[in-house]
Amino acid sequence: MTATIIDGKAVSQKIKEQVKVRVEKLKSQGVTPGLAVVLVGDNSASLTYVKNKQRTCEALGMRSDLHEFPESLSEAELLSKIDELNNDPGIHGILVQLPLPKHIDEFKVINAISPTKDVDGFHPISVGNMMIGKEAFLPCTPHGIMKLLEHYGIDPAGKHAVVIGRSNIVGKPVGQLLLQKDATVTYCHSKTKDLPSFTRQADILVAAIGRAKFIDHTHIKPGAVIIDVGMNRDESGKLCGDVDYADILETASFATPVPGGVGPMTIAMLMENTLQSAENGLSKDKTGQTM
Ligand SMILES: Nc1nc(=O)c2c([nH]1)NC[C@@H]1CN(c3ccc(C(=O)N[C@@H](CCC(=O)O)C(=O)O)cc3)C=[N+]21
Repeated sequence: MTATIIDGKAVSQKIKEQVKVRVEKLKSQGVTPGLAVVLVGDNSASLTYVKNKQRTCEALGMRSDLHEFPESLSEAELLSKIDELNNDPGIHGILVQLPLPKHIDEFKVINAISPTKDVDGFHPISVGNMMIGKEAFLPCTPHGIMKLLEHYGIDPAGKHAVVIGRSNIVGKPVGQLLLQKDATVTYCHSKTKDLPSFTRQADILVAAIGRAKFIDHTHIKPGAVIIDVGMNRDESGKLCGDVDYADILETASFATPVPGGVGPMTIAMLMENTLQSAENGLSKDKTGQTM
C-alpha cells in the first residue's frame, strides 16, 4: 500500500477561490477586506512568509499593508502601532509576525490586538472561545489541518490522535480541535518518555516537533494518517518536515508533504479569517452589536 498524498496546495487553492468570490461580493458592498502584517526585525524566513501572505492577499483582491520595523523598535512603539491598527476601519485583520525580538513581550503584544481583528486566533479571548467551542477566529495552521482531514474524508471521531508538540500556536490548539471532533487525544512533547510507544498507537499523528525527518516508519502504525507541521532545512538546505516522508509512504494511509501540505493551508485560512472579519464588520452597527 502506498499512502495517498494530502495535497495542501490544491485544497488551499480551492479555499482561496471561494474566498475570492466572497471578497468580490463584499467589495460590491463597498468594503475591501484589509490585513495588516507587522514585522519587527529582519528575520529572512519571516520575510519570506510575509511576502507570501501579501502576494496571496493581492491575488484575492484584498488589501494588505506591511508595517516593517527595525529590531530596535521598542515595545511601547509596537503597542502604539497596534492601537492605531485596532482603530483603523480599513483594517480587518492584524497579524504580528512571530517570533518577536527578545526585548518585546509577546503576550503583551498579542493581548493588545483587538479580538475582533485577531485573525491569527492567538488572543486569550480567541483561545478561550475556541476551547469552549464558541465562535472564534481559529489559529490558521490547526484550522488548516482540520480542513485537510475533512477534505479527504478523514473523520477524527473515535480515532486516537497523537499530537507531538505543545506550542500555543500549533500543538495545543490542534489537539483541542481534534477533541471537538471526538478524537481521543494524546499530547507528546520533549519530556515524553518512549515517544514511539505513543506514536505507534496513533490513527492520526500530528508532528509539530521542529526536527528534520525525525519521524520514520518505526514510529507509525500501518494505515495511520500523518500530518507534518515541520518547517526545517535538511543538510542541503532544502525545506523539509518533521517526517521522513519517503520512509513512511509504504506504511501510512495518508500523508502531508512539506512543502505543499500544511503550509499553504495556513495562508488560505488566514485569508478566510480576514475576510470573515470584514464580513462580521458589515453586519454590526456602530455600537458593535450584531444587527
Ligand atoms: N503571527 C504569526 N502567524 C503565523 O501564521 C506565522 C508566524 N507568526 N510566524 C511564522 C509561522 C510560519 N508560517 C508559515 C506559513 C506558511 C508557510 C508556507 O506557505 N509554506 C510553504 C512553502 C514556503 C517556502 O517554500 O518557503 C509550503 O509548506 O508549501 C510556511 C510557514 C506562519 N507563521
